[in-house]
Amino acid sequence: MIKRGRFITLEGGEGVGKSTNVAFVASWLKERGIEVVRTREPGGTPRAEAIRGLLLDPSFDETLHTDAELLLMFAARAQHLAQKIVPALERGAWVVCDRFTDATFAYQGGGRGIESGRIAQLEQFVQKGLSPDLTLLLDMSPDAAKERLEGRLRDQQTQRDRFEQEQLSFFEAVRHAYLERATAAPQRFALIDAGQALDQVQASLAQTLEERVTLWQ
Ligand SMILES: Nc1ncnc2c1ncn2[C@@H]1O[C@H](COP(=O)(O)OP(=O)(O)OP(=O)(O)O)[C@@H](O)[C@H]1O
Ligand SMILES: Cc1cn([C@H]2C[C@H](O)[C@@H](COP(=O)(O)O)O2)c(=O)[nH]c1=O
Repeated sequence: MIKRGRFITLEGGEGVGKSTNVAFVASWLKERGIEVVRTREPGGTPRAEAIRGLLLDPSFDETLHTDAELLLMFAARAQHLAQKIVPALERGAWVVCDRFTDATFAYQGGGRGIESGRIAQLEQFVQKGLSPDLTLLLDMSPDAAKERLEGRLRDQQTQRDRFEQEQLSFFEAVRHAYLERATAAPQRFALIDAGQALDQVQASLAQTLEERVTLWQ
């Protein structure tokens, strides 16, 4: 693959503001004349969205095995990469993605306890060396984020999905795994305090983008 565009991901636990700020990052880039493809994981293409449906649906009475969950995440990712992310990067568009493989290390690794070496093997098999250029990690306490999430569920009158039904200890483990990954790769990650008011979060995002995008141009 000849990668001409840049690949930016937003990561973090439930309700920290990823969807809100994916929109902000995409507009910030578009205002600077950059072609942007905005997407999300699991999902982003019709088949990958169908896999998302299986992963998030809380109504099956059979437990989803953790290995099946892991493989479905990567199945959706393989489809998403082939159909959407790689073609966009090859033509020079920038991809802004709500979650990517750091979420697998955090949720399936930190949350479910799958050994990170096994996740890394799938990462290599599916991504063939492709990884984000910049990962914006929106970090805040899961307890505080829960209130935001509950507000959104109330406003949109939607039910909790299969992950949102997990206990606080699961989300503490997810947060810990994200922070470990950010510490291990400081050149790729930017840590954003997502507990701030939205205008402050977006000022931090804009400052990070200003610094990184200038370096790339
Ligand atoms: N900095 C902020 N301060 C207060 N409320 C916020 C802030 N950022 C986002 N919100 C609100 O919190 C709720 C959750 O935000 P959002 O849906 O963007 O989070 P998310 O990380 O994408 O959630 P999920 O992981 O469930 O997809 C929304 O109602 C949003 O308007
Ligand atoms: C990519 C990815 C996602 N997940 C989990 C994390 C969330 O609970 C859901 C996606 O829903 P959201 O609207 O983005 O919050 O999927 C995961 O467990 N592993 C992954 O690799």
